[in-house]
Amino acid sequence: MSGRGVLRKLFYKKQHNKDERATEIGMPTNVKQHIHVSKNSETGMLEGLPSSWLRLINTQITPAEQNENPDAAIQAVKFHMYTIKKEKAQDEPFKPFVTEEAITEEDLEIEKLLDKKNAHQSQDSDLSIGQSSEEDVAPNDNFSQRQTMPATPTKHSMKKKDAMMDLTAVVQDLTLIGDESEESPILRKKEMMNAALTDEEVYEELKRICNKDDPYVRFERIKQLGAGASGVVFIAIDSKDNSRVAIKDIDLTKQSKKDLILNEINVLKGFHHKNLVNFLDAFLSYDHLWVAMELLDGGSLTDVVTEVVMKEGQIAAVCRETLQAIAFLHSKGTIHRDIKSDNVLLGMDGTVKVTDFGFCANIVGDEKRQTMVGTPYWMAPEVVTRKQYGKKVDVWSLGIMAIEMIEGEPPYMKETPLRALYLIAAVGRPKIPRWESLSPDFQDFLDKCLHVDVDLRATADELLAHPFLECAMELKTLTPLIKAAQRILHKSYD
Ligand SMILES: Nc1ncnc2c1ncn2[C@@H]1O[C@H](COP(=O)(O)OP(=O)(O)OP(=O)(O)O)[C@@H](O)[C@H]1O
Repeated sequence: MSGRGVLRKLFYKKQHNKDERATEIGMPTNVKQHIHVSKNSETGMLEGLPSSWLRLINTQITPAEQNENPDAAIQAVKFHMYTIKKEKAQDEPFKPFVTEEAITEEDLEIEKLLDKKNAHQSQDSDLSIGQSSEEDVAPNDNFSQRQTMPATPTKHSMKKKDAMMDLTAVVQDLTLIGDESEESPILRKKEMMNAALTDEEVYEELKRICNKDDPYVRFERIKQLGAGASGVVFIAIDSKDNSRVAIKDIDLTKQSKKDLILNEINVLKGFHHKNLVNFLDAFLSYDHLWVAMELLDGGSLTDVVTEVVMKEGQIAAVCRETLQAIAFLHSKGTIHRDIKSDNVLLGMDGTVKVTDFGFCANIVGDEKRQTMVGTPYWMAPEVVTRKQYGKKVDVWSLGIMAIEMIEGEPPYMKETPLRALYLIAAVGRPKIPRWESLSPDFQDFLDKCLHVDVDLRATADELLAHPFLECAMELKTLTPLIKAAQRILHKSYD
Protein backbone atom coordinates (compact mmCIF):
# COMPACT_ATOMS: atom_id res chain seq x y z
CA MET A 1 0.00 0.00 0.00
CA SER A 2 1.28 3.47 -0.78
CA GLY A 3 2.09 6.12 1.76
CA ARG A 4 -1.06 7.93 0.89
CA GLY A 5 -2.90 4.62 0.81
CA VAL A 6 -1.82 4.06 4.39
CA LEU A 7 -2.72 7.57 5.37
CA ARG A 8 -6.00 7.37 3.56
CA LYS A 9 -6.91 4.14 5.31
CA LEU A 10 -5.78 5.39 8.69
CA PHE A 11 -7.71 8.59 8.18
CA TYR A 12 -10.82 6.75 7.16
CA LYS A 13 -10.46 4.32 10.03
CA LYS A 14 -9.85 7.14 12.46
CA GLN A 15 -12.95 8.95 11.34
CA HIS A 16 -14.93 5.76 11.57
CA ASN A 17 -13.66 4.99 15.01
CA LYS A 18 -14.34 8.50 16.15
CA ASP A 19 -17.82 8.43 14.74
CA GLU A 20 -18.39 4.97 16.07
CA ARG A 21 -17.54 6.05 19.59
CA ALA A 22 -19.91 8.92 19.22
CA THR A 23 -22.78 6.93 17.87
CA GLU A 24 -22.74 3.52 19.55
CA ILE A 25 -24.78 1.85 16.87
CA GLY A 26 -27.05 -0.92 17.97
CA MET A 27 -28.73 -3.71 16.09
CA PRO A 28 -31.58 -2.90 13.69
CA THR A 29 -34.43 -2.85 16.08
CA ASN A 30 -37.67 -1.44 17.31
CA VAL A 31 -39.25 -0.25 14.12
CA LYS A 32 -42.50 0.75 15.71
CA GLN A 33 -40.88 3.71 17.38
CA HIS A 34 -42.61 6.94 16.42
CA ILE A 35 -40.20 9.45 14.96
CA HIS A 36 -41.16 12.58 13.07
CA VAL A 37 -38.47 14.12 10.95
CA SER A 38 -38.67 17.78 10.17
CA LYS A 39 -36.55 20.85 9.64
CA ASN A 40 -36.37 23.51 12.32
CA SER A 41 -37.87 26.54 10.62
CA GLU A 42 -35.46 28.93 12.34
CA THR A 43 -32.17 27.04 12.15
CA GLY A 44 -32.89 24.86 9.11
CA MET A 45 -31.43 21.91 11.02
CA LEU A 46 -32.90 18.46 10.85
CA GLU A 47 -34.88 17.27 13.83
CA GLY A 48 -36.51 14.05 14.83
CA LEU A 49 -33.75 11.70 13.81
CA PRO A 50 -32.25 9.35 16.40
CA SER A 51 -29.91 11.35 18.57
CA SER A 52 -26.87 9.40 17.40
CA TRP A 53 -27.58 10.36 13.82
CA LEU A 54 -28.19 13.97 14.71
CA ARG A 55 -24.91 14.16 16.60
CA LEU A 56 -23.11 12.92 13.55
CA ILE A 57 -24.89 15.22 11.12
CA ASN A 58 -24.59 18.26 13.34
CA THR A 59 -20.87 17.88 13.88
CA GLN A 60 -20.04 17.51 10.21
CA ILE A 61 -22.73 19.20 8.14
CA THR A 62 -23.54 22.83 8.81
CA PRO A 63 -27.09 24.02 9.51
CA ALA A 64 -27.04 25.91 6.21
CA GLU A 65 -26.05 22.75 4.36
CA GLN A 66 -28.73 20.72 6.11
CA ASN A 67 -31.27 23.35 5.17
CA GLU A 68 -30.07 23.48 1.59
CA ASN A 69 -29.88 19.74 1.00
CA PRO A 70 -31.60 17.71 3.72
CA ASP A 71 -31.88 14.64 1.55
CA ALA A 72 -28.14 14.71 0.74
CA ALA A 73 -27.34 15.07 4.46
CA ILE A 74 -29.51 12.11 5.33
CA GLN A 75 -28.29 9.96 2.48
CA ALA A 76 -24.73 10.70 3.53
CA VAL A 77 -25.27 9.80 7.17
CA LYS A 78 -27.20 6.72 6.20
CA PHE A 79 -24.42 5.58 3.92
CA HIS A 80 -21.84 6.34 6.54
CA MET A 81 -23.60 4.45 9.30
CA TYR A 82 -24.29 1.61 6.94
CA THR A 83 -20.61 1.17 6.16
CA ILE A 84 -19.72 1.35 9.84
CA LYS A 85 -22.23 -1.34 10.53
CA LYS A 86 -20.78 -3.45 7.76
CA GLU A 87 -17.28 -2.96 9.09
CA LYS A 88 -18.34 -4.15 12.48
CA ALA A 89 -20.14 -7.11 11.01
CA GLN A 90 -17.30 -8.10 8.74
CA ASP A 91 -14.35 -8.16 11.03
CA GLU A 92 -12.77 -10.96 9.06
CA PRO A 93 -9.88 -9.74 6.96
CA PHE A 94 -11.13 -11.14 3.70
CA LYS A 95 -12.44 -8.72 1.10
CA PRO A 96 -11.70 -9.31 -2.57
CA PHE A 97 -13.88 -12.30 -2.89
CA VAL A 98 -17.05 -10.61 -1.85
CA THR A 99 -19.89 -11.10 -4.24
CA GLU A 100 -22.98 -9.07 -4.77
CA GLU A 101 -24.80 -11.40 -2.39
CA ALA A 102 -22.50 -10.55 0.48
CA ILE A 103 -22.53 -6.87 -0.25
CA THR A 104 -26.29 -6.82 -0.38
CA GLU A 105 -26.86 -9.05 2.57
CA GLU A 106 -27.86 -6.20 4.82
CA ASP A 107 -28.93 -3.98 2.00
CA LEU A 108 -31.61 -6.45 1.08
CA GLU A 109 -33.16 -5.96 4.44
CA ILE A 110 -32.99 -2.22 4.08
CA GLU A 111 -34.24 -2.09 0.54
CA LYS A 112 -37.20 -4.27 1.27
CA LEU A 113 -38.15 -1.93 4.01
CA LEU A 114 -37.64 1.06 1.75
CA ASP A 115 -39.68 -0.60 -0.92
CA LYS A 116 -42.55 -1.11 1.46
CA LYS A 117 -42.19 2.39 2.76
CA ASN A 118 -42.23 3.86 -0.73
CA ALA A 119 -45.38 1.97 -1.56
CA HIS A 120 -46.87 3.15 1.69
CA GLN A 121 -45.92 6.73 0.92
CA SER A 122 -47.62 6.78 -2.40
CA GLN A 123 -50.82 6.94 -0.37
CA ASP A 124 -49.52 8.95 2.55
CA SER A 125 -47.42 12.07 2.50
CA ASP A 126 -47.08 12.54 6.24
CA LEU A 127 -43.53 13.01 7.47
CA SER A 128 -44.10 10.70 10.37
CA ILE A 129 -41.80 7.72 10.06
CA GLY A 130 -43.01 5.51 12.84
CA GLN A 131 -46.60 5.41 11.87
CA SER A 132 -46.46 2.30 9.75
CA SER A 133 -47.77 -0.87 11.21
CA GLU A 134 -45.75 -3.76 12.44
CA GLU A 135 -46.45 -5.38 9.09
CA ASP A 136 -43.89 -3.05 7.47
CA VAL A 137 -41.05 -4.96 9.03
CA ALA A 138 -42.53 -8.33 9.75
CA PRO A 139 -39.80 -10.92 10.09
CA ASN A 140 -41.44 -13.11 7.48
CA ASP A 141 -41.09 -10.56 4.71
CA ASN A 142 -39.97 -12.01 1.43
CA PHE A 143 -36.73 -10.28 0.44
CA SER A 144 -36.66 -11.45 -3.15
CA GLN A 145 -38.34 -8.32 -4.52
CA ARG A 146 -35.21 -6.25 -4.32
CA GLN A 147 -34.47 -6.31 -8.03
CA THR A 148 -37.80 -4.75 -8.87
CA MET A 149 -37.53 -1.90 -6.45
CA PRO A 150 -38.65 1.30 -8.19
CA ALA A 151 -35.99 3.93 -8.75
CA THR A 152 -36.01 6.83 -6.35
CA PRO A 153 -37.01 10.00 -8.23
CA THR A 154 -34.08 12.25 -9.04
CA LYS A 155 -33.47 15.25 -6.88
CA HIS A 156 -34.07 17.62 -9.75
CA SER A 157 -37.38 16.12 -10.72
CA MET A 158 -38.79 16.04 -7.23
CA LYS A 159 -41.25 18.61 -6.01
CA LYS A 160 -40.69 19.84 -2.47
CA LYS A 161 -43.34 17.58 -0.96
CA ASP A 162 -42.04 14.60 -2.88
CA ALA A 163 -38.57 15.38 -1.70
CA MET A 164 -39.68 15.29 1.89
CA MET A 165 -41.48 12.01 1.27
CA ASP A 166 -38.30 10.61 -0.11
CA LEU A 167 -36.46 11.92 2.90
CA THR A 168 -38.99 10.15 5.09
CA ALA A 169 -38.25 6.87 3.41
CA VAL A 170 -34.59 7.34 4.01
CA VAL A 171 -35.14 8.19 7.63
CA GLN A 172 -37.24 5.09 8.08
CA ASP A 173 -34.29 3.19 6.72
CA LEU A 174 -31.89 5.01 9.03
CA THR A 175 -33.99 4.24 12.01
CA LEU A 176 -33.81 0.59 11.25
CA ILE A 177 -30.07 0.62 11.02
CA GLY A 178 -29.25 2.96 13.82
CA ASP A 179 -32.00 2.67 16.35
CA GLU A 180 -30.60 2.06 19.79
CA SER A 181 -33.44 0.03 21.25
CA GLU A 182 -33.29 -3.63 22.15
CA GLU A 183 -35.52 -5.75 19.92
CA SER A 184 -34.25 -7.17 16.65
CA PRO A 185 -36.97 -8.14 14.21
CA ILE A 186 -34.85 -8.25 11.07
CA LEU A 187 -33.90 -11.58 9.58
CA ARG A 188 -30.31 -12.66 9.64
CA LYS A 189 -28.55 -13.79 6.52
CA LYS A 190 -28.92 -17.51 6.98
CA GLU A 191 -32.67 -17.13 7.01
CA MET A 192 -32.67 -15.04 3.83
CA MET A 193 -30.08 -16.64 1.62
CA ASN A 194 -30.87 -19.62 -0.49
CA ALA A 195 -28.76 -22.70 -0.54
CA ALA A 196 -25.59 -21.26 1.00
CA LEU A 197 -22.89 -23.91 0.95
CA THR A 198 -21.63 -25.35 4.19
CA ASP A 199 -17.95 -24.94 5.04
CA GLU A 200 -17.37 -28.58 4.21
CA GLU A 201 -18.96 -28.15 0.77
CA VAL A 202 -16.84 -25.06 0.14
CA TYR A 203 -13.64 -26.90 1.05
CA GLU A 204 -14.66 -29.78 -1.20
CA GLU A 205 -15.32 -27.45 -4.12
CA LEU A 206 -12.11 -25.49 -3.51
CA LYS A 207 -10.17 -28.74 -3.49
CA ARG A 208 -11.78 -29.59 -6.80
CA ILE A 209 -11.03 -26.31 -8.57
CA CYS A 210 -7.64 -25.47 -7.04
CA ASN A 211 -4.32 -26.54 -8.47
CA LYS A 212 -3.21 -29.71 -6.64
CA ASP A 213 0.41 -28.58 -6.18
CA ASP A 214 1.51 -27.81 -2.66
CA PRO A 215 2.07 -24.03 -2.79
CA TYR A 216 4.58 -24.16 0.06
CA VAL A 217 6.74 -26.42 -2.08
CA ARG A 218 6.11 -24.82 -5.44
CA PHE A 219 6.62 -21.17 -4.48
CA GLU A 220 9.54 -19.48 -2.80
CA ARG A 221 8.32 -16.57 -0.74
CA ILE A 222 10.50 -13.51 -1.43
CA LYS A 223 9.01 -10.45 0.12
CA GLN A 224 5.77 -9.15 1.58
CA LEU A 225 4.14 -6.36 -0.42
CA GLY A 226 1.40 -5.49 1.98
CA ALA A 227 -1.45 -6.72 4.05
CA GLY A 228 -4.91 -5.64 3.05
CA ALA A 229 -8.25 -6.37 4.58
CA SER A 230 -8.27 -9.44 2.43
CA GLY A 231 -5.03 -11.12 3.35
CA VAL A 232 -1.31 -10.80 2.92
CA VAL A 233 0.22 -10.19 -0.53
CA PHE A 234 3.77 -11.26 -1.21
CA ILE A 235 6.18 -11.73 -4.10
CA ALA A 236 7.08 -15.33 -4.81
CA ILE A 237 9.10 -17.28 -7.33
CA ASP A 238 7.26 -20.05 -9.11
CA SER A 239 9.67 -22.99 -9.24
CA LYS A 240 7.86 -24.29 -12.28
CA ASP A 241 9.22 -21.62 -14.61
CA ASN A 242 11.17 -19.30 -12.30
CA SER A 243 8.68 -16.52 -12.92
CA ARG A 244 7.92 -13.95 -10.27
CA VAL A 245 4.29 -13.75 -9.19
CA ALA A 246 2.19 -11.96 -6.59
CA ILE A 247 0.38 -14.22 -4.15
CA LYS A 248 -2.47 -13.33 -1.87
CA ASP A 249 -2.55 -15.62 1.16
CA ILE A 250 -6.02 -15.91 2.64
CA ASP A 251 -6.56 -17.60 5.97
CA LEU A 252 -9.87 -19.34 5.46
CA THR A 253 -10.45 -19.83 9.16
CA LYS A 254 -10.91 -16.07 9.35
CA GLN A 255 -13.54 -16.01 6.60
CA SER A 256 -17.10 -16.48 7.64
CA LYS A 257 -18.44 -16.31 4.09
CA LYS A 258 -16.30 -18.97 2.54
CA ASP A 259 -18.82 -19.89 -0.12
CA LEU A 260 -18.37 -16.46 -1.70
CA ILE A 261 -14.73 -17.20 -2.41
CA LEU A 262 -15.74 -19.85 -4.87
CA ASN A 263 -17.85 -17.48 -6.89
CA GLU A 264 -15.08 -14.96 -7.16
CA ILE A 265 -12.44 -17.47 -8.18
CA ASN A 266 -14.74 -18.72 -10.89
CA VAL A 267 -15.32 -15.15 -12.08
CA LEU A 268 -11.60 -14.33 -12.05
CA LYS A 269 -10.75 -17.46 -13.96
CA GLY A 270 -12.98 -16.30 -16.79
CA PHE A 271 -11.37 -12.86 -17.18
CA HIS A 272 -8.16 -12.36 -19.07
CA HIS A 273 -7.23 -9.00 -20.51
CA LYS A 274 -4.00 -7.08 -20.96
CA ASN A 275 -5.25 -4.30 -18.71
CA LEU A 276 -6.41 -6.50 -15.84
CA VAL A 277 -4.16 -7.96 -13.15
CA ASN A 278 -4.77 -11.48 -14.27
CA PHE A 279 -5.46 -14.40 -12.01
CA LEU A 280 -2.97 -17.22 -12.54
CA ASP A 281 -4.01 -20.04 -10.26
CA ALA A 282 -5.31 -20.89 -6.83
CA PHE A 283 -3.85 -23.34 -4.33
CA LEU A 284 -5.28 -24.78 -1.16
CA SER A 285 -3.11 -25.86 1.70
CA TYR A 286 -5.03 -26.78 4.82
CA ASP A 287 -6.84 -23.59 5.81
CA HIS A 288 -4.87 -21.29 3.55
CA LEU A 289 -5.92 -20.32 0.07
CA TRP A 290 -3.14 -18.90 -2.08
CA VAL A 291 -4.27 -16.88 -5.05
CA ALA A 292 -1.47 -16.35 -7.57
CA MET A 293 -1.67 -13.25 -9.75
CA GLU A 294 0.53 -11.42 -12.20
CA LEU A 295 3.12 -9.36 -10.37
CA LEU A 296 3.10 -5.64 -11.13
CA ASP A 297 6.47 -4.33 -10.00
CA GLY A 298 5.76 -0.64 -10.53
CA GLY A 299 3.44 -0.31 -7.53
CA SER A 300 0.09 1.39 -7.53
CA LEU A 301 -0.88 4.50 -9.48
CA THR A 302 -1.49 6.10 -6.07
CA ASP A 303 2.26 6.05 -5.45
CA VAL A 304 2.82 8.00 -8.66
CA VAL A 305 0.01 10.54 -8.34
CA THR A 306 0.95 11.40 -4.77
CA GLU A 307 4.63 11.89 -5.46
CA VAL A 308 5.03 13.07 -9.04
CA VAL A 309 3.38 15.55 -11.38
CA MET A 310 2.04 13.84 -14.48
CA LYS A 311 1.87 15.37 -17.94
CA GLU A 312 -1.43 15.40 -19.80
CA GLY A 313 -0.06 12.87 -22.29
CA GLN A 314 0.79 10.50 -19.44
CA ILE A 315 -2.61 10.99 -17.85
CA ALA A 316 -4.22 10.26 -21.23
CA ALA A 317 -2.19 7.04 -21.53
CA VAL A 318 -3.29 5.82 -18.08
CA CYS A 319 -6.91 6.80 -18.82
CA ARG A 320 -6.83 4.89 -22.11
CA GLU A 321 -5.42 1.72 -20.54
CA THR A 322 -7.84 1.87 -17.62
CA LEU A 323 -10.73 2.48 -19.98
CA GLN A 324 -9.76 -0.58 -21.98
CA ALA A 325 -10.05 -2.63 -18.78
CA ILE A 326 -13.36 -1.02 -17.87
CA ALA A 327 -14.77 -1.48 -21.38
CA PHE A 328 -13.72 -5.14 -21.29
CA LEU A 329 -15.43 -5.71 -17.94
CA HIS A 330 -18.54 -3.90 -19.15
CA SER A 331 -18.61 -6.01 -22.30
CA LYS A 332 -18.72 -9.04 -19.99
CA GLY A 333 -21.64 -7.55 -18.09
CA THR A 334 -19.49 -6.63 -15.08
CA ILE A 335 -19.19 -3.34 -13.20
CA HIS A 336 -15.96 -2.90 -11.25
CA ARG A 337 -17.41 -0.39 -8.74
CA ASP A 338 -14.11 0.49 -7.09
CA ILE A 339 -12.04 2.23 -9.77
CA LYS A 340 -9.42 4.43 -8.08
CA SER A 341 -5.67 4.89 -8.26
CA ASP A 342 -5.08 2.33 -5.49
CA ASN A 343 -6.64 -0.31 -7.72
CA VAL A 344 -4.57 0.54 -10.77
CA LEU A 345 -1.21 -1.22 -10.66
CA LEU A 346 1.77 -0.39 -12.84
CA GLY A 347 4.53 -2.45 -14.37
CA MET A 348 8.03 -1.01 -14.50
CA ASP A 349 7.67 -0.78 -18.29
CA GLY A 350 4.58 1.41 -17.87
CA THR A 351 2.00 -1.36 -18.13
CA VAL A 352 -1.29 -0.26 -16.57
CA LYS A 353 -3.61 -2.87 -15.04
CA VAL A 354 -6.79 -2.74 -13.01
CA THR A 355 -7.06 -4.97 -9.95
CA ASP A 356 -9.31 -5.72 -6.98
CA PHE A 357 -12.46 -7.28 -8.33
CA GLY A 358 -14.00 -7.75 -4.92
CA PHE A 359 -16.75 -5.25 -5.55
CA CYS A 360 -17.56 -6.35 -9.08
CA ALA A 361 -21.20 -6.87 -9.86
CA ASN A 362 -22.55 -8.86 -12.72
CA ILE A 363 -25.35 -7.27 -14.60
CA VAL A 364 -27.33 -8.22 -17.64
CA GLY A 365 -27.67 -5.63 -20.40
CA ASP A 366 -28.82 -2.33 -18.94
CA GLU A 367 -29.88 -3.87 -15.65
CA LYS A 368 -29.35 -1.54 -12.72
CA ARG A 369 -27.92 -1.97 -9.23
CA GLN A 370 -28.77 -0.13 -6.08
CA THR A 371 -26.26 -1.41 -3.54
CA MET A 372 -23.98 1.20 -1.99
CA VAL A 373 -20.56 -0.07 -2.85
CA GLY A 374 -17.19 1.53 -3.45
CA THR A 375 -14.92 3.99 -1.73
CA PRO A 376 -16.64 7.25 -0.78
CA TYR A 377 -14.40 9.77 -2.53
CA TRP A 378 -14.68 8.04 -5.90
CA MET A 379 -18.36 7.23 -5.72
CA ALA A 380 -20.78 8.48 -8.31
CA PRO A 381 -23.64 10.64 -7.03
CA GLU A 382 -26.21 8.06 -8.07
CA VAL A 383 -24.53 5.50 -5.79
CA VAL A 384 -24.36 7.84 -2.81
CA THR A 385 -27.97 8.89 -3.21
CA ARG A 386 -29.08 5.29 -3.66
CA LYS A 387 -30.53 5.71 -7.08
CA GLN A 388 -30.36 2.82 -9.43
CA TYR A 389 -27.04 2.74 -11.17
CA GLY A 390 -25.25 0.88 -13.90
CA LYS A 391 -21.95 0.61 -15.69
CA LYS A 392 -21.41 4.36 -15.85
CA VAL A 393 -20.44 4.50 -12.15
CA ASP A 394 -17.05 3.24 -13.32
CA VAL A 395 -16.81 6.14 -15.77
CA TRP A 396 -17.47 8.64 -12.97
CA SER A 397 -14.78 7.00 -10.84
CA LEU A 398 -12.37 7.18 -13.76
CA GLY A 399 -13.06 10.93 -13.94
CA ILE A 400 -12.24 11.20 -10.22
CA MET A 401 -9.09 9.18 -10.83
CA ALA A 402 -8.14 11.64 -13.58
CA ILE A 403 -8.49 14.40 -10.97
CA GLU A 404 -6.12 12.40 -8.75
CA MET A 405 -3.63 12.45 -11.61
CA ILE A 406 -3.96 16.23 -11.90
CA GLU A 407 -4.05 17.09 -8.23
CA GLY A 408 -2.58 14.13 -6.35
CA GLU A 409 -5.80 13.31 -4.57
CA PRO A 410 -9.53 13.05 -5.24
CA PRO A 411 -11.93 15.89 -4.36
CA TYR A 412 -12.90 16.19 -0.69
CA MET A 413 -10.00 13.97 0.45
CA LYS A 414 -9.36 16.35 3.33
CA GLU A 415 -12.97 16.10 4.45
CA THR A 416 -14.34 13.33 6.64
CA PRO A 417 -15.94 10.50 4.68
CA LEU A 418 -19.37 11.60 5.88
CA ARG A 419 -18.85 15.17 4.65
CA ALA A 420 -17.43 13.86 1.41
CA LEU A 421 -20.56 11.79 0.90
CA TYR A 422 -22.71 14.83 1.65
CA LEU A 423 -20.73 16.95 -0.81
CA ILE A 424 -20.92 14.34 -3.57
CA ALA A 425 -24.69 14.15 -3.12
CA ALA A 426 -25.19 17.90 -2.72
CA VAL A 427 -22.64 19.40 -5.11
CA GLY A 428 -22.65 16.77 -7.85
CA ARG A 429 -19.81 17.45 -10.23
CA PRO A 430 -16.80 18.50 -8.16
CA LYS A 431 -14.80 21.61 -8.86
CA ILE A 432 -11.76 20.59 -10.87
CA PRO A 433 -8.46 22.12 -9.81
CA ARG A 434 -6.33 23.94 -12.37
CA TRP A 435 -9.25 23.81 -14.82
CA GLU A 436 -7.97 26.75 -16.83
CA SER A 437 -4.61 25.11 -17.39
CA LEU A 438 -6.10 21.94 -18.89
CA SER A 439 -6.34 21.51 -22.65
CA PRO A 440 -9.85 21.80 -24.18
CA ASP A 441 -9.77 18.09 -25.04
CA PHE A 442 -8.95 17.14 -21.45
CA GLN A 443 -11.66 19.48 -20.17
CA ASP A 444 -14.18 17.88 -22.50
CA PHE A 445 -13.05 14.38 -21.47
CA LEU A 446 -13.57 15.26 -17.80
CA ASP A 447 -16.94 16.83 -18.62
CA LYS A 448 -18.03 13.60 -20.24
CA CYS A 449 -16.86 11.46 -17.29
CA LEU A 450 -18.37 13.65 -14.60
CA HIS A 451 -21.89 14.33 -15.77
CA VAL A 452 -24.24 13.93 -12.82
CA ASP A 453 -26.95 13.07 -15.34
CA VAL A 454 -26.08 9.48 -16.14
CA ASP A 455 -27.68 9.69 -19.58
CA LEU A 456 -25.29 12.47 -20.52
CA ARG A 457 -22.25 10.70 -19.06
CA ALA A 458 -20.24 8.87 -21.71
CA THR A 459 -19.83 5.11 -21.86
CA ALA A 460 -16.38 3.54 -21.61
CA ASP A 461 -16.51 2.71 -25.32
CA GLU A 462 -17.38 6.30 -26.23
CA LEU A 463 -14.51 7.62 -24.16
CA LEU A 464 -12.08 5.27 -25.87
CA ALA A 465 -12.80 7.24 -29.04
CA HIS A 466 -12.38 10.63 -27.33
CA PRO A 467 -9.83 13.01 -28.92
CA PHE A 468 -8.12 13.52 -25.54
CA LEU A 469 -6.68 10.00 -25.79
CA GLU A 470 -4.95 10.92 -29.05
CA CYS A 471 -2.41 12.90 -27.05
CA ALA A 472 -1.48 9.78 -25.03
CA MET A 473 2.28 9.41 -24.63
CA GLU A 474 4.02 6.07 -24.84
CA LEU A 475 3.60 3.89 -21.77
CA LYS A 476 7.34 3.71 -21.25
CA THR A 477 7.27 7.42 -20.39
CA LEU A 478 5.66 6.35 -17.12
CA THR A 479 8.79 4.47 -16.07
CA PRO A 480 10.72 7.54 -14.79
CA LEU A 481 7.67 8.58 -12.78
CA ILE A 482 7.41 5.11 -11.22
CA LYS A 483 11.11 5.06 -10.42
CA ALA A 484 10.95 8.50 -8.83
CA ALA A 485 7.95 7.52 -6.71
CA GLN A 486 9.64 4.29 -5.60
CA ARG A 487 12.77 6.20 -4.65
CA ILE A 488 10.80 8.64 -2.56
CA LEU A 489 8.71 5.93 -0.95
CA HIS A 490 11.70 3.58 -0.48
CA LYS A 491 9.88 0.81 -2.30
CA SER A 492 11.56 -2.02 -4.08
CA TYR A 493 10.17 -5.13 -5.74
CA ASP A 494 13.47 -7.03 -5.90
N1 LIG B 1 -0.56 -8.30 -8.36
C1 LIG B 1 0.11 -7.45 -7.60
N2 LIG B 1 1.32 -7.01 -7.95
C2 LIG B 1 2.00 -6.14 -7.16
N3 LIG B 1 1.50 -5.63 -6.02
C3 LIG B 1 0.29 -6.03 -5.62
C4 LIG B 1 -0.47 -6.96 -6.37
N4 LIG B 1 -1.65 -7.16 -5.74
C5 LIG B 1 -1.62 -6.40 -4.65
N5 LIG B 1 -0.46 -5.72 -4.56
C6 LIG B 1 -0.05 -4.81 -3.52
O1 LIG B 1 -0.07 -5.51 -2.29
C7 LIG B 1 -0.55 -4.69 -1.25
C8 LIG B 1 -1.71 -5.39 -0.55
O2 LIG B 1 -2.73 -5.55 -1.50
P1 LIG B 1 -4.21 -5.86 -1.08
O3 LIG B 1 -5.05 -5.79 -2.29
O4 LIG B 1 -4.30 -7.09 -0.25
O5 LIG B 1 -4.44 -4.73 -0.05
P2 LIG B 1 -5.11 -3.35 -0.14
O6 LIG B 1 -5.46 -3.01 -1.55
O7 LIG B 1 -4.18 -2.43 0.57
O8 LIG B 1 -6.36 -3.59 0.76
P3 LIG B 1 -7.69 -4.35 0.45
O9 LIG B 1 -7.49 -5.77 0.89
O10 LIG B 1 -8.63 -3.62 1.31
O11 LIG B 1 -7.96 -4.25 -1.02
C9 LIG B 1 -0.93 -3.36 -1.90
O12 LIG B 1 0.12 -2.45 -1.73
C10 LIG B 1 -1.08 -3.68 -3.35
O13 LIG B 1 -0.77 -2.59 -4.19
